[in-house]
Order: sequence, then structure tokens, then C-alpha cells
Amino acid sequence: MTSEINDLSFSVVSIVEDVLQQHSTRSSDVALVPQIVEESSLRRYEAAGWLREMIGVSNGRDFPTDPSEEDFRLGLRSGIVLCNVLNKVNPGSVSKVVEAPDDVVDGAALSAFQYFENIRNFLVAIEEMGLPSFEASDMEKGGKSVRIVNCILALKSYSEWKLKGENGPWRYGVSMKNNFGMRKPFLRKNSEPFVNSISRDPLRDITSTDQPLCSEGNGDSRSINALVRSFISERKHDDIPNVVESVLNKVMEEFQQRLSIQNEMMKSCSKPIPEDDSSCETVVPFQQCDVTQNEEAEENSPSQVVEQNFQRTKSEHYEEQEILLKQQKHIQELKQTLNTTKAGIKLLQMKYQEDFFHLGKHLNGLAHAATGYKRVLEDNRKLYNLVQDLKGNIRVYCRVRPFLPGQKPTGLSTVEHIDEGTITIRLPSKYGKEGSKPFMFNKVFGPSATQEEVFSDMQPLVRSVLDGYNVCIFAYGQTGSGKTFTMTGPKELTEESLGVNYRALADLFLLSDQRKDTTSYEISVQMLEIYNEQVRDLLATDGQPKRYPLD
Ligand SMILES: Nc1ncnc2c1ncn2[C@@H]1O[C@H](COP(=O)(O)OP(=O)(O)OP(=O)(O)O)[C@@H](O)[C@H]1O
Repeated sequence: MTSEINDLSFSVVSIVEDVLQQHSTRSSDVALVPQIVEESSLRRYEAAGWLREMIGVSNGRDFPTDPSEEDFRLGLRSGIVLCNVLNKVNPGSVSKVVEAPDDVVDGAALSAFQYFENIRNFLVAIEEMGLPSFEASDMEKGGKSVRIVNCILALKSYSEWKLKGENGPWRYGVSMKNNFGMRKPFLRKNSEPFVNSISRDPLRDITSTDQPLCSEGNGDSRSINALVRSFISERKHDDIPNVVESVLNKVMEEFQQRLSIQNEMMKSCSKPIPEDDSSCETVVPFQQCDVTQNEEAEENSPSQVVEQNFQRTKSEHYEEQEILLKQQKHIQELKQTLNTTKAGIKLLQMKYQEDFFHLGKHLNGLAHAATGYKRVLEDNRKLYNLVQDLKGNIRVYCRVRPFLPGQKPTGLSTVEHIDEGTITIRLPSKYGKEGSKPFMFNKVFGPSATQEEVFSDMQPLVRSVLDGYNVCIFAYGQTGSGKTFTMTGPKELTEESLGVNYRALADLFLLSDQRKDTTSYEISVQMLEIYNEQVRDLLATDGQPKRYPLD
């Protein structure tokens, strides 16, 4: 990259060299001018002829046969001819040649970038091959074709040497003895044509170093000083102001020209850049081919880049700070939310603790109440059973069966009166003159008493059974008086006609179920028949009713 910049950068040495050449010619050897011009033209024709041979017809026309210096320069300005010829001599030297449209010959329609792209690549390849080079700026103005011609003729010589099979060491020495600055067989540096025209030893010492003779570096300053001192020592003092003026004018002219080119290139490069690879190449050459522009432009570019980088870094820093501030704000909000949630949870915990405390108190109260209730219940049972005892352990009830259908009163005895616990029977034949006698019972049920009324007086005894008391209920009476009806019910049972047994058992199961949480009851049933002083098991499943032995 450094070599590319050196090749294409602004060369003060070259300018000084050209001016001094002109003054040298003017002042010291004016008589030689026609001869030099003629020699220069012949060499240009030779170069043009060789180029025409090498490329043939290009873009619809041949390269001019005997071109003027202007035609010669314009024909090569695009760099297409030079690159193509170079690739023919040394294939692959220029990997990519930017071609002009078919109807364009002198490359004038090409952009500044395309122009420099081809010329730059050509000069780089020429440098690598060790051939005499020229400056890209030589294509921009008239009177600069000498070095271009030298370069082309050197390339021609190289081509011929290659065609001969590369026998022996190749040397470039064609018609140099009468040319400006071409007295040395092999020329590489841009300033060497002039450097070699000076015979002073100090200058030769300087040119023997590898430092490029460009506008930068101490070596360049020494080269310029040496050139100027060498020239001045050979000139009259009166010529010196003119020479200095010419040099300065030349430098200014070159500077302005480069500045305009630079502006043109910046315009073309400032267009939107597509993202394909070829376009990327257009940016790099622009930076590299920042030819002999003013130094300010070269210094501003990096500073602009640094400024841009600084601004970008600054904006990125601001963005990062903004993000950081946002994150801190979010963290603060999260912390606040966390604190609020913590406070809420604490409040809930306190509320729950308070509720649990009240619930515990309430449960304690309930437990106390339950204990009291149990005690009260127990007392109630005791009192209840005491009432049963007071009523009498043996209770006798009397039930009067109604007349059966078709049955008529016999007149022997009649129920005269039924009271709560008294039934008065009228039987005059037996009880004398008045003929009636009252009988006392715990309770007397008349003919209209229902099954439910009869059971209601026995139900408290069933409850005593579940409290641990032994209870016996039985019916007593003559045949057909209604014992079975009262204890079991009629043959066709309904809910209303159910007898004492059914109702007592239903009541037992109901109470047992109500007390299942506190008391577990086991209920079993036996059914026996006592007839003619014999007891039989009526629920026996082995066929015959079992006969119990009576001891
Ligand atoms: N309170 C009553 N209401 C209506 N009918 C009744 C009543 N009591 C008994 N009977 C009827 O009287 C008849 C005799 O009754 P039941 O068979 O119950 O007498 P019993 O005392 O059991 O006789 P036994 O000792 O011969 O077995 C039956 O037809 C019965 O339906």
C-alpha cells in the first residue's frame, strides 16, 4: 500500500525535475531543441506503432499511427490500452481491466475513478516488473508524454526479450543517449530521468538509496535540495529567480490540478455505494490513489475519520448511558415493586395471624360449648331416663279393638266410658246393680286410635335402649283381640298401618345413625315363637324351626 501511495502521490521532486529540465534546455542548450523534439516524436511514434501491433483494433479503431503528443496521451488516458498490452506481454499483470463503453475511444467518458483504477494497476505492475514508470498525473496534461513513451518502449524491449526466449540478462537501453534523463540503462524512480541527467556525485549518492523521491520524508527533502543545488551550481545567478518562479508556478499548477481531480473523485465516491464486491473495490483505490493531491486533503481524511469515529463512539457511549439509566430506572421500579409486595405479604401474614388467632379462640369456644353440650346432653339423658323410671318400669296400656266388619255387639259387656288412663266396662250380670266397673292403665287407646298414636307412647323406651337400658314390649290378650295387629300390623301393610315392631326398629336405626359420630351401635334381631310351652326360632335358616330346650 505504501508503494502504491508513493507511486501515485503528489511528487514535488517530479515537478522540480520537470521545471529544471525545461530551464536546463532553455538556458544551456537551446540549439538542441529541434533535434530533441524530433527525437521525442520518433520515440512516440515507435511506442504508438508497437502498441498498435500489440492490441490491433480496439474499440472500433486502431491506435493512431503517428500521434501527436495530445492524441498519444488521450489514447492512453483510460489505461485500457496500457493494461491490455501489459497483460499480453506479461499475462495476469493486471487482474481486472475496467473497459470503456464501445463508442468511447479516448476514455474521456470514463469516470475519474475508472481512469485511476486502470492507470494505477498498470503502474503497480510496471513497478513490480522493474520497468521505468511514470506518474498518473502525466496522463492529465500535455508535455508529459516523454516518461510515458519511455515506459512503453521499456515494456516493448522487455516483450522482445521475452519473445527471444529470455536469453541473457535483460537490459533496457534503446535510444537513450539522446533523451532527457535517459542516460542510465535502467530507470525505476519517477525522478530518475532527471536525476541521471546530472553528473554530480552527491546526487548519485542520494539516488543510490532506496528511499522514494516523493513529497514526504527527509530523504525527499534531501533529494530536492541536492537537485536544486546541483542545478544552481551550474547556472548563472540571474537565471535563479526565474527558475524558482517556474518551480513555484509549477507546484501551484500541479496542486490546483490535483485538487480539482480530488474534488471530482470525492463527488463520484460520495454516491451511495452498493454492497457488491466490485463496488467495494472502488472505495479502496480512491483512498489509495489519493495521488498528488494537496497534503491538507491527505491529512484531513484521517482526521475526519478519527472525528467520525470519535463522534460515533460518543453517540454509542451516550446510547449505552441511556440504556444504563433505563436499566437502573427499571431496577429501581422493580425494587419498589418488590418492597411493595414484601409489605403486602407482611400485611397478609399479620392479617392471617390475626384471623388464625380469632379462629383459634372461636374453636376453643366451640370446644368448650361442645364439652358443655355433651355434659348437658348426658344430663338430659339421665333426666330423661329418670323420667322413664318415674313413669314406671312396667307400663300397661289398653287398646280396644273396633268391631270387625259384620260383627255385632253381643250385649254381654260394653265399653261404657274411656278416659286418659281409665276404661269403664258395663257388665250388669257380673258387677251388680250398677253393672259397670272402671279399670286403670297407664293409658287406654280407644277403637279409633291409630298405630302411630299407640307407638308414640312406646318410643321413649326405644331411646332408653340406646342409652343402655333393657326394655321389653309385648302384647297380651285373648285370641282375635288384635295383638298381632298392634305389634306388627295387618296383612296388607302400609306406612300408616305399620305396627310397633317396625316402628321401633326404624327408630333404633334412625337414632343409631344420628349418633354415629359419637357412638357405635351393634343391632341384632331374633324372632322366637312360644307356643304350648315350646320356644321355636322363627328365623332359623336350616329348614325346620329350631326348638330351644327349656331348662
Ligand atoms: N285395632 C284394630 N282395628 C281394626 N281391626 C283390628 C284391630 N285389632 C284387630 N283387628 C282385626 O281383628 C282380627 C284379629 O286380630 P288379631 O289377629 O290381631 O288378633 P290376635 O289377638 O292376634 O289373635 P290370635 O291370638 O288368635 O293370634 C284381625 O282380622 C285384625 O285385622
